[in-house]
Amino acid sequence: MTRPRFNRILLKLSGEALMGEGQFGIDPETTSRMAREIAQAKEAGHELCIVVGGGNIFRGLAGAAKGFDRANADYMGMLATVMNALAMQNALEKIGVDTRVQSAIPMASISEPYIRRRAARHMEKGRVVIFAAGTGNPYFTTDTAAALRAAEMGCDALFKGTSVDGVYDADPKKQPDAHRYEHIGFNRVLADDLRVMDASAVALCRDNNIPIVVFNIREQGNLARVLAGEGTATIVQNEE
Ligand SMILES: Nc1ncnc2c1ncn2[C@@H]1O[C@H](COP(=O)(O)OP(=O)(O)OP(=O)(O)O)[C@@H](O)[C@H]1O
Ligand SMILES: O=c1ccn([C@@H]2O[C@H](COP(=O)(O)O)[C@@H](O)[C@H]2O)c(=O)[nH]1
Repeated sequence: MTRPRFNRILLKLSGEALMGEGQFGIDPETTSRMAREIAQAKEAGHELCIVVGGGNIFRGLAGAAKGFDRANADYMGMLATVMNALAMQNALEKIGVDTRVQSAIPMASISEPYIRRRAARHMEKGRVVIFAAGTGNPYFTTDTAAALRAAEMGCDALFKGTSVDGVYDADPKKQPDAHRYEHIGFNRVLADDLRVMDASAVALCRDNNIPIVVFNIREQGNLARVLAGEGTATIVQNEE
């Protein structure tokens, strides 16, 4: 089975990938490299919107484990994604890509509030819309925000750019001999509890028939390759 070409895509950018080789925060060189890859994808004719994660700065679950109130910690995590969104906007605009940041938590001085129809209009005008602050609700992750925005924006697919090159039958960082799937059904991912993405995101994509392409964004040039249907990735979709 080959991978189809997807025109309008939602790119979920891992917060952790923005660290580059570091252990925390935002690496400007890595952010610029990703911006160049996004610009290249636009030049190739794809329409893109982006959801950025926050794992390079703060994750709610980790905060809760250290004693923070869970909902408060999640809000802190969402604020982390706003920083990443602004960093990505800066990198994209530096190379001439028109962008808008829309935040699910209104922050009038630095971004637009999330307004679906307005985001759609930006996309029609060729702008890259960067969705910040996840869903705006605690107890969720940016994977679910990505699935939600992909559905709202009528995207053909959700591309999850992360630090592994696909979906495995076990976490490859814990089990080095895990097997990578080329294609896998949504229901199998859920039934086998494969945690490359959270279950709510997978279920939302399944119910709205939005394929998920999981690929390694840390590898230079990979976004272009997977968009062209090449390179290493896993496609998660409804089985025929
Ligand atoms: N079955 C699996 N197949 C592939 N990866 C898996 C699997 N189970 C767990 N993982 C882990 O899922 C991780 C990717 O998801 P994770 O939610 O941690 O990051 P992200 O969403 O890309 O980043 P961030 O939270 O920083 O935005 C991988 O690093 C991998 O170790
Ligand atoms: O809808 C959402 C999205 C995110 N959060 C919090 O933000 C952090 C960072 O997001 P990642 O998806 O882990 O990169 C997440 O750990 C949550 O604490 C949220 O509460 N709601």
